[in-house]
Amino acid sequence: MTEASVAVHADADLLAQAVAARLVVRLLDAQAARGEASVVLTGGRIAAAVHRAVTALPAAAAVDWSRVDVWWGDERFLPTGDPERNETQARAALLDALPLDPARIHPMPAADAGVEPEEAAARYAAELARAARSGTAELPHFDVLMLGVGEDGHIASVFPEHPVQHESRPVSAVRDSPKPPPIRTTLTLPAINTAEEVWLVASGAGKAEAVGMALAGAEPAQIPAAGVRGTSRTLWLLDRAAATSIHPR
Ligand SMILES: O=C(O)[C@H](O)[C@@H](O)[C@H](O)[C@H](O)COP(=O)(O)O
Repeated sequence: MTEASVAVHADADLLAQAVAARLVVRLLDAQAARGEASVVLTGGRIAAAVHRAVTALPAAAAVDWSRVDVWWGDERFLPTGDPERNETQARAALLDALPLDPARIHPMPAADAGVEPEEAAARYAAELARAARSGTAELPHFDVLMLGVGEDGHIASVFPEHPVQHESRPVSAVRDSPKPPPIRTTLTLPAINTAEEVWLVASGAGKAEAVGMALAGAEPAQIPAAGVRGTSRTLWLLDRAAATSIHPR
């Protein structure tokens, strides 16, 4: 397992700017190495701030956006276009402003697709498998996967003490989510942990305890954020308020 590293920024705005700059560089590096890049987005307030910050960066124009695959780590199971969907937020704040290839934007199915969330999860797993390079792999390569962190330590829609924690398939439906809306779909921990780099982004004093516990090695069943690792890098990106409960081990 890779050791996690931590970067702390003065406030939420600087955090979002710094994550946006890192993201642009990460995508440029991936494209330099393999001609294309992939990113896994998340939902929530800090993600929205990062999305807005990317579009304001002049260096974002250096990315060949037509060769970037966009995936989601989780989705709120709501109809297409619902303002609470992570997809809707990401499109409005980021994707609509970039010259992306629509075929490389991979939203999780919406609630108006006419299927139950379990089938929606299976469909997303099939889409991921189709994008995988090798015929046997379940998942494509993820250059960077970003996660927000809940006050209870959840990441994506993997919640503490929830059955989704034990799911070994790459994508799962989630019912009874403690954070609204109650029905969601999510990448599971084993799928998240295939990403080359995993970035956990957290802002505000409300996150401090969960961040501190995760970095102190809490049980993932209790603090799911403690159970995520990138294959080459795990990076915690925090503002000062979210970093106040980190104690040296
Ligand atoms: O769909 C969602 O709600 C998320 O993907 C969720 O995991 C989110 O990232 C965290 O709850 C942090 O959200 P905030 O940044 O708004 O606190």
